[in-house]
Amino acid sequence: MKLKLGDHSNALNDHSRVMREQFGIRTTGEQYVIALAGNPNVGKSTVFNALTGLHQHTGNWPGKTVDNAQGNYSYRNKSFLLIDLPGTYSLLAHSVEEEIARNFICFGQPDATIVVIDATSLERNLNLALQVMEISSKVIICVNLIDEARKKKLSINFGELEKELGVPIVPTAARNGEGLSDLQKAVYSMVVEKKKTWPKQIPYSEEVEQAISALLPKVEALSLASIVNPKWLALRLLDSDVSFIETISRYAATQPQRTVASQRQGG
Ligand SMILES: Nc1nc2c(ncn2[C@@H]2O[C@H](COP(=O)(O)OP(=O)(O)OP(=O)(O)O)[C@@H](O)[C@H]2O)c(=O)[nH]1
Ligand SMILES: [Mg+2]
Repeated sequence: MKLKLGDHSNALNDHSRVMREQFGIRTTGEQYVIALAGNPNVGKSTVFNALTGLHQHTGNWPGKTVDNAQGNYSYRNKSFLLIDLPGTYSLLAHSVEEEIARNFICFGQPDATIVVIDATSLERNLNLALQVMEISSKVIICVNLIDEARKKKLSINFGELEKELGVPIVPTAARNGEGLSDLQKAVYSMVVEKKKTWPKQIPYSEEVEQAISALLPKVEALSLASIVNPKWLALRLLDSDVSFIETISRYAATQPQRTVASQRQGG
């Protein structure tokens, strides 16, 4: 069976707008919503401040950002609304801050998600990146702190990493502004020029894949499946993580009824 992976966010329908508004996101006209996700203390707010000119709290310890912050920037005459999220190690984690980040990534309908990762700790950081890539194909990986990696004499083959992961990789040293125009360019290519990605998907054991296939028809019938990848929803059901399933149900319940007009447009 062929799965649609996240290409739902292309056309912003009523469902998506309602979901966004739950997070206090109101965009006017053609404004693209870009989420900044990543492990704690990797430089998300530093990227956010550099691009928006705002002053989110930064510092060298984890857990500074505790709520979503929004700020604008323009690039090539297009307007982007950047959402700075609290740090999170996993989309399956449970602190309040992590839930804020997770809920926005999963249900906030960003046009793209930048996952900021620490160049000196790639393996640990890629865990979250791969989880986000399971939900959405609109992912850009910003490998930050490359100045620190250089100091530690770490060499990273960014081209190879990009090939392996199937999404754009942008090296940055956000504190010095290095690479940030490349990051803006990558966001523009993805959301304005609709450049395609092929995010690497982690295969599960045959047993789990079979269970997913059995659940998929039921999950695909849910209205939430039009904005969240059905395979990912099936996996969460298999996890039996009751509190997360309750969260999913809450978002599902706030989905507007499909109107005749949106059905006509295929929404
Ligand atoms: N050397 C170096 N330091 C950086 C870079 N980017 C950010 N920092 C520093 O890293 C620390 C963490 O940056 P933040 O922007 O607060 O990180 P964050 O990801 O928003 O952290 P949380 O909100 O706690 O999850 C700060 O001391 C920044 O000045 C960089 O590219 N190079
Ligand atoms: Mg922060």
